[in-house]
Amino acid sequence: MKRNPTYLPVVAAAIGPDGEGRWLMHRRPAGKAHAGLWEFPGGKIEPGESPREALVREIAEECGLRLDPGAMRERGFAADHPDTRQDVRPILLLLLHCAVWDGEVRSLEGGEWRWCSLAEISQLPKPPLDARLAASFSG
Ligand SMILES: Nc1nc2c([nH]c(=O)n2[C@H]2C[C@H](O)[C@@H](COP(=O)(O)OP(=O)(O)OP(=O)(O)O)O2)c(=O)[nH]1
Repeated sequence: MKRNPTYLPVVAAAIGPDGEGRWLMHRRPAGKAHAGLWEFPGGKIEPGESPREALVREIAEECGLRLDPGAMRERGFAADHPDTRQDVRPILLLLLHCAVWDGEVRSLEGGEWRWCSLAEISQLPKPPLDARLAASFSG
């Protein structure tokens, strides 16, 4: 069986809770993989970056928020099994909780942004790895 064991590292943020107990979710724009589905925002970790550095960069690029890397905590991961994705590179998605941020959300690279309760997050249609992370995320 042919396998590609080299995972693509991706990092995502559970940003919150805000003053109303909500968390920031991003709806992936048309034309991208998993378009229309709601994800914990983030993106690919570039060579030489730590997950925290990648998250600070991605969130600033995508919505203008400035995250405090000192207020981030690891909250788990989800990975594609290589056997199920033999044609493309499997994904390793890391989730970090970000409790401190600065600025207001603006949609800088497309997609929709929404502050959601945990109950709302559980109802949103999500990509598979985000769905698994959301199922075990309790704030
Ligand atoms: N968040 C998330 N991403 C997933 C899942 N499954 C899966 O193949 N991916 C892919 C989609 C993207 O190629 C990559 C996430 O990186 P990204 O958020 O920077 O993707 P993007 O399409 O916005 O970036 P780009 O390729 O245009 O640079 O992981 C999943 O379950 N959740």
